[in-house]
Amino acid sequence: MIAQLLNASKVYDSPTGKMTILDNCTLQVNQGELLLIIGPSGSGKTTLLSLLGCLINPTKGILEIDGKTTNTLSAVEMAAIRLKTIGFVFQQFNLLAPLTAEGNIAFPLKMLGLQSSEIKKRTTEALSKVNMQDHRKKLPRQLSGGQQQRIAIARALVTDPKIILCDEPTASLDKDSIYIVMEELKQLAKSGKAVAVVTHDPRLASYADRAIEINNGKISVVQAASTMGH
Ligand SMILES: Nc1ncnc2c1ncn2[C@@H]1O[C@H](COP(=O)(O)OP(=O)(O)OP(=O)(O)O)[C@@H](O)[C@H]1O
Repeated sequence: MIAQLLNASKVYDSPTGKMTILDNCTLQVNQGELLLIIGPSGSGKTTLLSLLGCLINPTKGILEIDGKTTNTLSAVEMAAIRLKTIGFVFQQFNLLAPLTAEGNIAFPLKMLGLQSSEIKKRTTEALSKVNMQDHRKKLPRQLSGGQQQRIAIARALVTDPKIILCDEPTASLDKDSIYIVMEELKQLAKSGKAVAVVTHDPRLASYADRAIEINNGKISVVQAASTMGH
């Protein structure tokens, strides 16, 4: 287990009073597993991902990432955990427009202050993991949506994070690209990463090891590991 919520709640203030988005939830996230998170719009999927991504803390209960309880950490300490332990993939890819594909992948390594020879080596490895070596010199606008998402996945994995969190990673993609991107995420899980994917798309269940649903603040297991397709 690499991350867990223990009896955790998330409450937001709204103009109409307090809104409990997650209500006393317990969840374990495991390495080597692709976890699908589904639920209706506004149910709290992104909130759950933000907790697992160490972007926010629970209002009540415990969040543990890589053996550390995050509740009392400072913003700087939270940021350090994110940089070291977590990779993020978003619906809109969020690539930096002026940078080439390889420049985007190298970016987090530069933030970590690695030497340029190490950056080059890791960037090349990440490009080949997502089969995008031939496109490394292109700018994001010269790539298709599926190709941009593969670069975003390479950027997420280049720091060798233990957890990869994906918020609707296939929502902007066509059918063929959905297949390629999900196969890549599945391979990452097989290689030992914990991969969590938030989605509206029930077809993605076939790629998952486990699926949970958020509804009315509660997490329920929709399909357990043993009953799902691999
Ligand atoms: N920082 C915040 N402050 C106040 N309310 C928030 C905040 N973040 C999210 N919410 C509210 O919490 C609820 C859950 O939002 P969240 O984005 O987690 O849901 P979601 O399941 O990801 O939705 P969608 O599928 O539409 O993206 C929504 O009603 C949202 O308006």
